[in-house]
Amino acid sequence: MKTKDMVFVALFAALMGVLALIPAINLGFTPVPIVLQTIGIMFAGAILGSRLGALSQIVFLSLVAVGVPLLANGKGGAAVFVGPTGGYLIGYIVGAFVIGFILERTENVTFVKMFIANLIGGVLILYVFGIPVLAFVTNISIMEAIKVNYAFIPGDLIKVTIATILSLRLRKALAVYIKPHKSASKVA
Ligand SMILES: O=C(O)CCCC[C@@H]1SC[C@@H]2NC(=O)N[C@@H]21
Repeated sequence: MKTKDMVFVALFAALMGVLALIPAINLGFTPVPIVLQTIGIMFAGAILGSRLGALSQIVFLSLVAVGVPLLANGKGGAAVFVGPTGGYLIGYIVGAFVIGFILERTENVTFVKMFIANLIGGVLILYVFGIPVLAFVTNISIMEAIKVNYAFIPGDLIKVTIATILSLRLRKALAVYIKPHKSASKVA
């Protein structure tokens, strides 16, 4: 791997830690908080692409696993991966990968295309991984866990919108340094 790629992977892993500084919103009726960090997954996938985007999340979660308190509310340690939010955390890796994967195969990345990629990787994938684990760990049904997730939808849609606007701009600004996409030079 090129040094430049390693620097970007480290930067986006660090960005996740910075986003953790913004306090999570605890909802009371579920142990899963509203966090800003999922926006970092979208940036990673949209800007670094599938491989490096996923790698940035692996680096970030490895630090969490060894105990660095890089999750929102200062959480860290291997136990978080077998807790109620463990599925979402694994989803961070897959989500970043999927966003990059979609965009690498997308010509002329417009707002709508980027929004859809972020929605799939930065929201749907997280729910797909998060809901079953939440249901299992907290001993509720899948239907109940799905209902819990309704609470995240408004915030997640706002995050997708912000990530989409900023990612389109950042892809243009960083195109000189990092070109993970065939279409990077044709960003709308
Ligand atoms: O910090 C953690 O332990 C992980 C939190 C996972 C929160 C999930 S991600 C999808 C959904 N959107 C949110 O804002 N919160 C949940």
